Order: sequence, then structure tokens, then C-alpha cells
Amino acid sequence: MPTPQLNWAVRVGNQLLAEQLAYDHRELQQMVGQDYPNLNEGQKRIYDEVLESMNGQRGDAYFVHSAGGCGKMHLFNLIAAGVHSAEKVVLCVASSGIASLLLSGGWTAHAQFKIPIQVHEDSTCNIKKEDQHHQLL
Ligand SMILES: Nc1ncnc2c1ncn2[C@@H]1O[C@H](COP(=O)(O)OP(=O)(O)OP(=O)(O)O)[C@@H](O)[C@H]1O
Repeated sequence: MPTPQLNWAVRVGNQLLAEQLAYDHRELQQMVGQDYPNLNEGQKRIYDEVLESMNGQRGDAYFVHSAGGCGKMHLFNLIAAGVHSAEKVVLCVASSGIASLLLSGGWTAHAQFKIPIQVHEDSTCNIKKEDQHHQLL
């Protein structure tokens, strides 16, 4: 097996952060420009609201609910594209591995936030200050 010749840790720094910022911003902008006009009114309202919140650094939380097949995942992926195209970080998570596959760059919440499997009243996410995850968050 060939061995790596470069110290990638030095070159890339935080690999998780580097991955987040390595998206093709122009391609994503094009995708948003193409797909945004096709969103329905409800999807557009949520998209605009979330992106405004991001731009204003408001730190809002939103709960999006609809019947199955009404376009939540489609909307979430377009929001993720909008955030990535602005060279910002977006962490897409779902509670199951199968659901996470539908999200662009999706992870399970347990893997992304290091949530313990057995959760107790005083459980905390297992992220240490020196972890790459810490810097990413
Ligand atoms: N605005 C839209 N333009 C084009 N296609 C769309 C739009 N909204 C949804 N779709 C398509 O409709 C289908 C269902 O959407 P989606 O999977 O996002 O729904 P969902 O609400 O997440 O469903 P579920 O709750 O069952 O997971 C997908 O094929 C998606 O690409």
C-alpha cells in the first residue's frame, strides 16, 4: 500500500470544516437559481425566512411540518445549497441513517453531535474542546 507523502492534517487543518467549505459555490448558486422559482409559496416563505435568519445571524429555530411527500426534504436540500453557496456551514442531520441519506451531506444526529445511545437526564454530547467537531460547531 502506498503511504501518504504529505501531512494532510497540516495542509487541510480541520478536515470537517474543510469539507464544509469545499462545495462548488458557483454550481450551488446555479442550482438555487434554477430550483428556487419552482418552490411553492409555502416552501418559498420558509426558504426566505431561514436564509434571512442566517444572514441576520438571528439563530432562530424553525419546525417544518407537512404530510408526507409535500416537499420538506426537497426544501431542506435547497436551503442547504443556499447556505453552502454563501460559503457558510450547514450540518444536515436526521435521526435515522436511512433518512440521513436523503439529505445532501447528511449525517445521523448521533454521529454529528456525538449523542450517546443511552440518553439519561444528565447526558451530554461527547464532544471535547480539542475535537474537530468542537471547532466545526
Ligand atoms: N418545489 C418542488 N419542485 C419540484 N419537485 C418537488 C418540489 N417539492 C417537492 N418536490 C418533489 O416531490 C417529491 C416529494 O418531496 P419530498 O421527498 O421532499 O417530500 P417530504 O415532505 O420530505 O416527504 P416525506 O415526509 O415522505 O419524507 C420529491 O420527488 C421532490 O423532489
